[in-house]
Amino acid sequence: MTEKAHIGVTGLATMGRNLARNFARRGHRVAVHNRRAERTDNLIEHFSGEGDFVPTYSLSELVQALERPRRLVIMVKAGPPTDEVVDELAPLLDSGDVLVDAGNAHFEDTRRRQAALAERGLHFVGSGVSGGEEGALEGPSIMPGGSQQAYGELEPFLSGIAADVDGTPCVAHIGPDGAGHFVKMVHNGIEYSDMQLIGEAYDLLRHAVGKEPAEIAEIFRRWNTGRLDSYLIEITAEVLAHTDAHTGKPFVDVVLDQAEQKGTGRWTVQGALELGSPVSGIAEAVFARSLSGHADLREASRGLPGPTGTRLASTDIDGFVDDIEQALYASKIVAYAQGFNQIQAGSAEYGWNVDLGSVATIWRGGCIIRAKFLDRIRAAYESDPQLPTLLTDRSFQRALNEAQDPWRRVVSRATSMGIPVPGFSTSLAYYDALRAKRLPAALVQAQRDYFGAHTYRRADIDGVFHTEWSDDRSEYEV
Ligand SMILES: NC(=O)C1=CN([C@@H]2O[C@H](COP(=O)(O)OP(=O)(O)OC[C@H]3O[C@@H](n4cnc5c(N)ncnc54)[C@H](OP(=O)(O)O)[C@@H]3O)[C@@H](O)[C@H]2O)C=CC1
Ligand SMILES: O=C(CO)[C@H](O)[C@H](O)COP(=O)(O)O
Repeated sequence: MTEKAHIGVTGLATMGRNLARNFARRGHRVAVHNRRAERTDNLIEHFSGEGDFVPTYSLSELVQALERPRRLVIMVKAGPPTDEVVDELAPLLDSGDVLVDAGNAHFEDTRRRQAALAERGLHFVGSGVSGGEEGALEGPSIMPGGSQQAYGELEPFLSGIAADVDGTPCVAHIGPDGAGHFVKMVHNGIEYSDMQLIGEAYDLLRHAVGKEPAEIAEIFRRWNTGRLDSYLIEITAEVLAHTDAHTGKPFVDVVLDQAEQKGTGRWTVQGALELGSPVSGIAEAVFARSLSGHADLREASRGLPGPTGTRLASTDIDGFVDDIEQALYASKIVAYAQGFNQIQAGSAEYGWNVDLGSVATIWRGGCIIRAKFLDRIRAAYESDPQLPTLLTDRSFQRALNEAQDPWRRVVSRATSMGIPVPGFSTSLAYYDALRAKRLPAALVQAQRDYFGAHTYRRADIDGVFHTEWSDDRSEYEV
């Protein structure tokens, strides 16, 4: 009888193929399957030398190839394709088997699938995986949800293939049912925000300061040696330094300026709206992508008047470049603060008990938002797991204090020059709103009571009140 495989992977496109190779490189015998056989054959043809693969050509053959309890990873397109695969697999599996969906599923889908499969005695683990093509092969950040028991079955496999930072694998059990996919969704929301902020920094360096892409690449390289050290800053420098082979122009100038999205950023904002969690930086990043794609609207608006502001004086250039670094760092703190607060809100809503310090720990390596900065976030939550917001952590407070004037100068200079900085400005507005003694929300409440008798609470007396606006304006307690 042939030896059974330790783990299986179905879905051998970019991510699944590399995850399968990663498992095999760690010494596991890996059964592989793809709906279209070409991908399976391709993997075997090109990579069979890397480890012990068992090619299979149907889901039932895949299931038969696995030792029990079976561990089977699904890495196919999220949405209906995942349901199709799960529905076909479920009757083939036995009680105690562990089915992992490592795609970018919506966490509500994961909750539904987990509950349905639990009725059959199957463990369903919705797991976030981040790192793209290279990360899947060399070591991703892995965010598994599902039961603790299922995690116990998977842990030796996942910690082996995950990225490693200072001897700690970038994988941790996030919490029950959809917790893993929820945290991956917020990871992607923060990714959108981070990318938008970097884009705005680039735009200012280009159009306010007047630098060329190759020069801006050098600035990002320098920033990448400091507190902004991160994968996204690193790849930004690489992109900006790249020249288009066809035209000899900077590569960034030949790419159509319409950013696309697969949907996880939008889900983050939709989820935040449901939870009442203000993730304004992520929302602006999603809308900025959507605005960029409205070619007709942009074309129709191109001739609209703008400000008369001019470029910076040459003597102000170096100082302004430093200001942009400060604004970028401060806005990045806000983006992460908002994302972590959303995780806190989701965790409370669904009873997941997510450990925020652990999330920061596993995001330090492997994933798209990996950054030196996450070490600070980990330390912040380790020293105070109940921290209301990262903004009040002592070390971030110091950075925000230092950034005050530069951050405001950047937003004001961008505004006066007509350069859109929705990420920088919404982060600053969020920061100012949180620290404000009084907000105009008081006036909004009064307006609501005026037109709709929606009532209000007073700052000085307990209770709920209404004023007779259309009568004698007397106030009574509701
Ligand atoms: N690409 C990335 O950087 C990242 C992707 N992800 C997520 O990982 C998952 C896989 O991503 P990626 O590798 O890019 O591949 P794709 O999202 O492009 O999905 C392609 C894979 O899905 C399979 N598939 C599609 N429809 C079906 C179906 N109805 N039944 C069975 N199989 C189906 C395809 O099979 P076939 O070859 O037969 O068409 C192929 O194996 C996705 O959920 C994605 O969101 C997560 C992190 C990063
Ligand atoms: O999950 C990922 C990284 O962790 C993907 O790279 C992400 O889905 C890309 O998203 P989009 O296409 O919406 O920019």
